[in-house]
Amino acid sequence: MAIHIHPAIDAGVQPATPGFSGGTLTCRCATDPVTVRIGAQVAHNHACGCTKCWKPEGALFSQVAVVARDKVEVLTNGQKLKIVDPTTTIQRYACTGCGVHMYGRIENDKHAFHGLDFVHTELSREPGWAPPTFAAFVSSVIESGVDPAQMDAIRARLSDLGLPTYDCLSPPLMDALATQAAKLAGTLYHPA
Ligand SMILES: N[C@@H](CCC(=O)N[C@@H](CSCO)C(=O)NCC(=O)O)C(=O)O
Ligand SMILES: [Zn+2]
Ligand SMILES: [Zn+2]
Repeated sequence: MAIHIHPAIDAGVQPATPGFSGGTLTCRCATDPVTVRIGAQVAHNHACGCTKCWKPEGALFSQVAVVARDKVEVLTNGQKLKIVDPTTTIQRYACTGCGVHMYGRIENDKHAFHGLDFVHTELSREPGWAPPTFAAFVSSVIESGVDPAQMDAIRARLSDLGLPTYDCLSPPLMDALATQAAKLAGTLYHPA
């Protein structure tokens, strides 16, 4: 059985273009599309298997990256955007016409990733975006109905594509979350 990770990943990923400084995301509406300008290169691009991130039709994974929120600007038809679930940490702004998520934002200023928005670079026609470098929340695809017996094959395919697999986020992102948790708890290491 063919494993469709994501249309922008299945054929292998391209390296980022040095000096690339952003592009415009466009939703899938045939008329009056929502467009969002991203004014910088993204970071921590990854394949995400969680149930919350937007995935194109037939894809097992989302492709999602972060960029500073002050580099994200809705250009057109912002009135079509609605937060999918206001109770989640990442508030995902989806187009009510086509369902595509245009950006996800964290409003909790105590969160380690506050100030970063989550975006799907495949919604842009510009080449040069930083490619995904890992796969996150891999086991979570089971929550979307994937047969648990397929997990070895899915992890093997991700490894073939050069994406290390994690059932949470990558080590640097998990370290950032833990560092913030330690700061808030007053337990952050500092040398005597
Ligand atoms: N098993 C759950 C996991 C959902 C989850 O925690 N997703 C992560 C990664 S999203 C981008 O990498 C997360 O940080 N979510 C916060 C949020 O969604 O607000 C599931 O699959 O639903
Ligand atoms: Zn749309
Ligand atoms: Zn996700």
